[in-house]
Amino acid sequence: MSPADDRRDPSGRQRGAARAQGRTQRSASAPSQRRRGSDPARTAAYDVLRAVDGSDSYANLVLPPLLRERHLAGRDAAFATELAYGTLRLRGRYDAIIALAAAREVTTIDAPALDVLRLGVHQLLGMRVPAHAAVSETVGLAREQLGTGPSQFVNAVLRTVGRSTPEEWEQRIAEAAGDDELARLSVTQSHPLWVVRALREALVGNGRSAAEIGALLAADNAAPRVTIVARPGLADPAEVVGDAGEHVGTVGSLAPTAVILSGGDPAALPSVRDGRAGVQDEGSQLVALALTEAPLDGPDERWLDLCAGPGGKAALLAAVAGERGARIVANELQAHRARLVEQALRAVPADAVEDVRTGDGRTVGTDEPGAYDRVMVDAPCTGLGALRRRPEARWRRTPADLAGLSSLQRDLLISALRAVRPGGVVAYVTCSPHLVETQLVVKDALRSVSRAGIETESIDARAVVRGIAPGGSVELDDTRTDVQLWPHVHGTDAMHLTLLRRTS
Ligand SMILES: C[S@@+](CC[C@H](N)C(=O)[O-])C[C@H]1O[C@@H](n2cnc3c(N)ncnc32)[C@H](O)[C@@H]1O
Repeated sequence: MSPADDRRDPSGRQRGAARAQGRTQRSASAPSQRRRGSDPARTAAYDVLRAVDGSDSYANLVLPPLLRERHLAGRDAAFATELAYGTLRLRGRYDAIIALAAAREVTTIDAPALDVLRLGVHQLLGMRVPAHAAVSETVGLAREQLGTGPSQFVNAVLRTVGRSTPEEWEQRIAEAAGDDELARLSVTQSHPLWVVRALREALVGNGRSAAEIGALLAADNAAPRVTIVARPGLADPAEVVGDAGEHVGTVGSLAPTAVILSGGDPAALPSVRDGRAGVQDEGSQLVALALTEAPLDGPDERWLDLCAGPGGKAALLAAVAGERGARIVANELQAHRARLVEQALRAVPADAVEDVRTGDGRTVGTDEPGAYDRVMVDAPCTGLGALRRRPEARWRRTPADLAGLSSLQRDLLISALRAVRPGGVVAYVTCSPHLVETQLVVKDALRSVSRAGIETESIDARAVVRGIAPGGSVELDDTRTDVQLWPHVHGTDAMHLTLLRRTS
């Protein structure tokens, strides 16, 4: 975002902030009393970082209500959002820079001061905020939040950081990381080393070149585009484009339901407000549509979304089901997320939704064997394919999460393969490309159900996906029948899709 706009001056400081907060009378005071408070957008970003670091909160849950509460909108909200999310994504890179500039380990710096420093470094190196403003505004924030001593430390470190360009810092932190290429990428591209290794393995395991790892990591560090789904039969992509106004909308190249906006608040669109459209990554739209288009044998009437919360895919599936005279059951483990599914389905015709249930998807296969024609398993996963969208996720996840998740994923897929009737289809989907959560889970589940007499055949998901994409051309691995999307190739989250047809 550019700070040089109508509400922010070239320093990235909010114009008229003092007036908006009733502080204009200070201009009549003596110069020493005229010191302004810190910029509300920067304070909001700081509060988000503290909530994420200090109370394990999720930035995308903390920030929106905080912006509303503090009446930050438009460019101010965009500035606070970019500052908070960009700082969280690039935390690893910035910590390496801070360690060199402060000549001490970041673990020896108090957490609140470290958060202020990270915000300052992002303004200096990651946003187009002029150096003098980035330093003085951030030092002001430090003084207000932490006191004079810490603000002097922040001042000294940020002045050192501001004396070199982003490229010079990148070179220095790369050199400090040693000779190993992945260790260097881990620091310069701000991903934990185990994530870098896993993503590199996933590229290779999906027929891509290991050399793409740098581009993939860089794509994870960019803010995702705002993408809308126009739910079939409820909204038309052309209507969403028309409503987008100054936030020019373009139709997606992968999913015919997708509209990509140049910015703005999607919640302001009439079709989003009334549930005929919604915010949804284009890759998520594509994999949901792929389940609806996968060829099956026999009737096509009863669909199941096994892990439906918060309901993005369920709403798209239900909209398509409504057009075809089919109906959907949406199942979700957590009651509060099942309520979000109901909310997401509010615009879908009632006869397309058989039920929204709270329950453990692992038991559906034994409770209702062979009861469904199409089943979606959008399994809980590490989210390593959606790091752009969840700025702090890469720092929260650990390799230890994989064991529990992959056994849950396998049990959910087994349940789905029992719940689908012979001739029906199952989509196994994750927003992670990790091989342990994708290819290995599918292999394990197929081996297990085969022992119980359930056989399947692979559906060529590439052909299904290409049949859906408006231009028909999607760059995909030619050696596999499953589909792996990538942020640096497709501009989507790294969604995995396996399509299976039950044969007995
Ligand atoms: C990746 S999310 C699904 C996203 C959803 N399909 C959408 O597009 O909005 C996975 C969901 O599975 C739910 N879940 C976790 N364990 C489950 C289980 N044993 N049975 C059913 N749902 C489960 C989680 O609560 C979470 O809502």
